[in-house]
Parts: sequence; C-alpha cells; structure tokens
Amino acid sequence: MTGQDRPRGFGRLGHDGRQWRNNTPMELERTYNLNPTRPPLFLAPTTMPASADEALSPAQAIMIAACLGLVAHQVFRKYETYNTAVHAALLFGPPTLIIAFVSVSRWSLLHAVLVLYPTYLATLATSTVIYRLSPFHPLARYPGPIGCKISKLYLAAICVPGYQHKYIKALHDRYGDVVRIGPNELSIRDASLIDPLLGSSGVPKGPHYIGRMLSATALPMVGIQDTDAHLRRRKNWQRGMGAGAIKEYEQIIARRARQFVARLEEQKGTVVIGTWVNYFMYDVTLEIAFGGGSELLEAGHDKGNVWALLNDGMFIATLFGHAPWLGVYVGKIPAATGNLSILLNRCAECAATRVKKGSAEKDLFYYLNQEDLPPNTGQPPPMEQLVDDGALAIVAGADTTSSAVTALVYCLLTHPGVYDRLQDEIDGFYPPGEDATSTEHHREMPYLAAVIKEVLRVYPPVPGGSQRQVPPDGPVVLLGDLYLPPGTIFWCHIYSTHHDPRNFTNPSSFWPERWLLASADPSLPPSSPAARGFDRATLVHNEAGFMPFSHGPMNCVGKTLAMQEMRMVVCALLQRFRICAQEEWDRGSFERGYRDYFTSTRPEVPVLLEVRA
Ligand code: HEM
Repeated sequence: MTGQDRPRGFGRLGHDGRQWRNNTPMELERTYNLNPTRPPLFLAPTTMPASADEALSPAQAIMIAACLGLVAHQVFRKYETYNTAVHAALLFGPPTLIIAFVSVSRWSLLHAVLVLYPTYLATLATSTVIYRLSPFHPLARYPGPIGCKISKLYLAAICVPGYQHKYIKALHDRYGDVVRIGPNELSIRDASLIDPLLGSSGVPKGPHYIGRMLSATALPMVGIQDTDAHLRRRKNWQRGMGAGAIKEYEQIIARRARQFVARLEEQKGTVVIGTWVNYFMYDVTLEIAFGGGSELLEAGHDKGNVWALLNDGMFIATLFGHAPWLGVYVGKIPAATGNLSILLNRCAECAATRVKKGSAEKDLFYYLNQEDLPPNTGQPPPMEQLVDDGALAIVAGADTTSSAVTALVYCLLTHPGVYDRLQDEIDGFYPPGEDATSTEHHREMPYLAAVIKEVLRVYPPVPGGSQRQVPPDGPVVLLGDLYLPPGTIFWCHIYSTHHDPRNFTNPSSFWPERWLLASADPSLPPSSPAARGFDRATLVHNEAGFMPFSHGPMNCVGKTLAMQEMRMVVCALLQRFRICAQEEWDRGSFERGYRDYFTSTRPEVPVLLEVRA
C-alpha cells in the first residue's frame, strides 16, 4: 500500500521512521481516544488531525521547534514591543502550532509538550545569549561584565542592595568611559559627550519609565520617548516652574519652613533630621503641586505611611526599570507590585481630588491643567495625563530635594570648618529677627551656593541620571569614537562623572571651596588653607561634568524650584539652631546608607538641636 491509497490514520511510522504497519484495534482506540471513560488529554498521541503521511519523526519535530526558536529570536531582536499578547504568542505560539497541527509519531501529547516547548525556548534563549556575546552584536566593541552583556536582569540583581552607583563607577574605573551594562545598554562617563547626547540636538528618553510606572502607555512626562510629544507636554510644566510661578510658591515654602523650624523647636532630645526634612518636603510639594493635601509636619509622624511607600516604591521601581517588560507584566497583578502600586494609586488620588476641587490658588496643577491659558486654547489635557504628571510631581519633587538637604546636614556635621563658614554667611544676612525665609539675599551668598552644589556633586540625589535611547528606526549616532547604533539605550552616569578626577580635584572630598576657587571668588584668598594646596592653575574643575539635574531641554524642569527650596530651608534651619551630632552616631553609617534606588536614600542623621540665642 502506498502512502496515497492507505486510509488516513491507519498506519504509523515505525521505530526508524520509515516502516509502515497496520494498527491493531487497541492502538486505534488509544490513538483516537475512542474509549469515552478514559481521560482524553495526556494519553492521546498528537495525531488528531493528521494522517500518517503528515506525521513527523521526533527528530524532525525537534528540529522544527529549534528552527522556530531561531526565527523567534530574530523577530524579538527586530521588533521591540511591550504587548503581553504578542510576547505570549511569540513565546508559546510556535511549539503550540507544531503540537496542534502536526502529528509526531509515538509521542503522547504530554510527551510532545515536554519536549517541544523546552526545545523551542532553549533554542531561543541560547541563540539570544550567543548573539549577545558574539562579535556580531552591534555593541560588541564595548567592554563590560559578561553577566551584563547577557541579560539586564544581572544588573537588576546587583542593584538590590542599593550600591548600583558604586558598581557602575567601578566598571568605568576598570573598563573606561563607555561600558556595556546591558545587552543593549551602555553607561557613559565622558563630560565632553554630555551636551551632544543630552543637549538640544540630543537623544530621546529611554524606556526605563515603562517599568517604573508598570505600564507602557500611562506614562508621566519624564517617560515620554517621543521627543516632540515630550516637549509639547513640557510646555505646561515650564509655565508651572517658571519664575512667575515660583514667586507664588515662595510664600508656601516660607510658611512651611517656619512651621518646620517651629516643630523642630518642640522636639526634645535626639532628632532624626532627615525624617523631619521628609515631612517638610512632602507637605511643601503637595501644597505646591495640588494646593495642599498633606500635614506630616503637623502630625509629626509618617501619617498614611507616605514615606514608607515612597521608599519601597522606589526600590521596586528600580528593579522594573531594568526590565521594563517585567514591570508591564507584573503591573497587571497589583498584589505582586506591593507598595509601588499603592504609591502610584495614592498619587493618582491626590491628582484626581485636586481636579475635582478646582483651583483656589495658582498651584502647579493650575498650569498643568492649562487653567492659566485663555479659554478655548487647544484641548484641555486628559485626566490620565494630569494623574500621571501629578504622580511625577510628588516623586520627583519631594524625594530628591529631601535627600539633598539631609546630605547637606551630614556634610556640615562632618566638616566643622565648612559649617562655621556657612553659619557666618547666613548670620551676616539673616541675623536674629531677620526673616530667614526671604530670598532677597540669596544671590549674594556664594558660600551657600557652593555648599549646595558640592552636596549635589558628592551625593547626587539621582545618582544614575536619566536614560536615553537612540530611536530604533533612526540613524546611528556617531560622535568621534562613540558609535551608538539604532535602539541603543544609554545613561550619562551622574555619580561616575561627578567622581571623576579628570573633572574635579579630589573628587570624593566634600570641599565647597573648589567652587569659589574656580569662579575666582575674592572671598577665598589663594593661600587659604581651605584651598588644600591647590591654586587656580592646578585645580581641576570641569563644570561640564556637573549635572545633578541632568542636562539639556529634557533635564529637571524643577531645578530652579529645588534650589530655591534648599536655600530657604537651610537658611531657616541654621539661623535658628546649632546642629550637633549625637555622640553615639556612627558617621560611616551615612556613606553606607547612601544608596541608589534611582533617587538616593536618606540615611539617618541623628542630631541634637540647640536653639541659638
Ligand atoms: C535636588 C533636587 C532635584 C534633583 C537633583 C533632580 C534631578 C532630576 C533629574 C536628574 C531628572 C532627569 C532629567 C532627564 O531626564 O534628563 C529630573 C527630572 C525631573 N524633575 Fe527633578 N530633581 C530635583 C527636584 C525636582 C523638583 C523639586 C521638581 C518639582 C516638582 C522636579 C521635577 C522634575 C520633573 C517634572 C522631571 C522630568 C523632566 C522631563 O522629563 O522633562 N525635580 N530631575
């Protein structure tokens, strides 16, 4: 009998895949699951629709599964998507199709599943790893640890204890200015590349916010990858963070700074200063952004666990920032994202409440909601956009500035000479009885400016900076030796650049005088011991390598507000108190506790506050 005239399904390939023989009734019954009492699925061979002619040998089936694995790798490589349905189709579709439509001789369904899925997935994974390590990968020219080249999950695991900033700096010290920190990702530590990469003709934002926000669609401004759309959205922010708007917010900051000082005055014994700075910054930020909604200073504790949520949320967000696709998956299961989901929902609630309430005063929302524009000026922003940007205001505004002020207090306590000099400057402009929250003298206070800059340099509140991605469908970026093929993701790493001796003399030392020396400030005589043996000629001071707020048209839009808040609260604090370190305080705990979860953590700084006469 030939294959053509044999009744369908009445013969099977033999052991060697060539010999035909007739089936016995028992075999037929088993093959077609004719006995209705028998559990159907796992005992039935995979021959449902197929004839004997169409049956594959196990070797053929395995070969096809492997080939499809290779094809899937090419598809994944070419088409980046965060659509879970597409991922599922690519990951499980091909072996399912083989099993559903092609019979495999002598295999039960279970057998086929157990062999073909692993074959397909293992080929896909192996091919991906080999390619990523191969000289054919577009980023093969850049050095980096093998684990980083294989998967971004490697760096995600490294960031768990919070020392990602030090790890990346160590990679730069070892490998050079451009290091491969992910299969498709680079870290760059070269001050001369900051402007070309982040400046006005720079590269669009990267995808890490997709993981942080647990969504590829509901993104705040900071995560919008299309540069035109980003800059359009930023216009509302720019009005809300412009000089006129900040003048309005000044009253809020001043009132809250006075409340901050008054509440500290009521405290007895040891005060964990960072915790109170957190309360201050959160209250200020909510009032500026939404016209109010938080009274942590008044409560004197983390009412509603907002800071616990923020800290946990930033930790989880950092992990997903390294693997945005994972964030999108896990984001579909709120229980799995814990405090990050709760945090995002809380922020959304604040924004929604504010929208319902309408504007009583000109807060940031007034601008974000375009209430400052004449009626009928374009479409009002959709509610989701307001909610996403409201969440951004809270996370971006409170966390960063609070980190910076806490680090500043730590630096003053560990550098008494700096503390004294800053105190003198503040006392000169704000003696007792003067309003220390007035911004009138800020321009005349170079030492205050130098101290704040130096804190932001040594302990940047966003140590990694912001991610960028060369558009996958755009041209290669070529800058001297730097070659960035389409789709390349990169960071201009803030911490490494700030701590690079080619940019700053003694980069790890906290030394505000460097800013005065560099600006030829007459208040610092060249022979001053503060100059630590450096004169202007030998000082290394490259301000192009200073970028705590990032750089270019997509940098921190809240920079001016943040500087204003810091100057006001520092003057108010130092005018009223002499801050002393608590005796048992382990000073090294700050260095150990300064961790990088995208924003830096605020290690505890326990102090005693003496009210000044
Ligand atoms: C010391 C305090 C602060 C530091 C160090 C800081 C740092 C940064 C950095 C590094 C970025 C990323 C920029 C980029 O993608 O290139 C950023 C973005 C941003 N920051 Fe800040 N920030 C601070 C305070 C604030 C404050 C007070 C606000 C006010 C709400 C704010 C609002 C924003 C916003 C809205 C963005 C997104 C900008 C955009 O994508 O166009 N930041 N910030």
